[in-house]
Amino acid sequence: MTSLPACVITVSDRSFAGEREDRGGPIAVGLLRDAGWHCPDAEIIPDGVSSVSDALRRAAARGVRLILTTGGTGVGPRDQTPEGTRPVITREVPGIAEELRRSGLADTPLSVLSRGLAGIIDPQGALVVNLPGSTRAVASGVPIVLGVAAHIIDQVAGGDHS
Ligand SMILES: Nc1ncnc2c1ncn2[C@@H]1O[C@H](COP(=O)(O)OP(=O)(O)OP(=O)(O)O)[C@@H](O)[C@H]1O
Ligand SMILES: Nc1nc2c(c(=O)[nH]1)N[C@H]1C(S)=C(S)[C@@H](COP(=O)(O)O)O[C@H]1N2
Repeated sequence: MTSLPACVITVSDRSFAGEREDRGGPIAVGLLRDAGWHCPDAEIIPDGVSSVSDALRRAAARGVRLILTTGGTGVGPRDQTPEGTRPVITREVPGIAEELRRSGLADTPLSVLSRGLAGIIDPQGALVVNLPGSTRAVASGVPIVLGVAAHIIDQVAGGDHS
């Protein structure tokens, strides 16, 4: 069990506009809390490079050590979550994203369409993982992240390790 701060950022034009209930974000928040992480309700932001970059930078600046995004990883023109994540992470951890795509094949062959990234934001030592937007992807992806997150965060510099 950990008691570190985490957060969930739902990236969705439609949920941001109030046109579709965000169902993926609350699932991720619930799984994080069940595992002992301190996690506020999901923040909903619109798709877009600066929208995502700004939200990630804000979270890292306030000391969040595990940042999960959900949505905007596909190949649609508004799916820019990876482009917003790449300039913020200082070291990629590609194996996490690879495992999310591999394990997602049990849900759908479209799992390979997700371009999600995972990586570390230095010097704060925050781990960022992009999850797809679907509720199934969130429900199956968060446990995979939780299997490695505390270990990674313990290894990297930054934050308070108590
Ligand atoms: N926040 C969410 N809550 C519930 N389901 C979601 C969410 N985001 C995406 N999905 C589901 O995942 C599928 C694929 O998502 P897609 O990339 O098409 O996002 P989207 O529907 O274009 O979202 P938006 O237009 O708001 O960015 C959607 O058809 C929807 O069923
Ligand atoms: N585990 C899992 N991964 C998944 C899916 C899923 O249902 N389960 N959906 C896929 C689909 S349909 C798309 S389009 C991509 C990108 O989704 P996003 O744009 O909502 O991030 O994630 C894929 N990854």
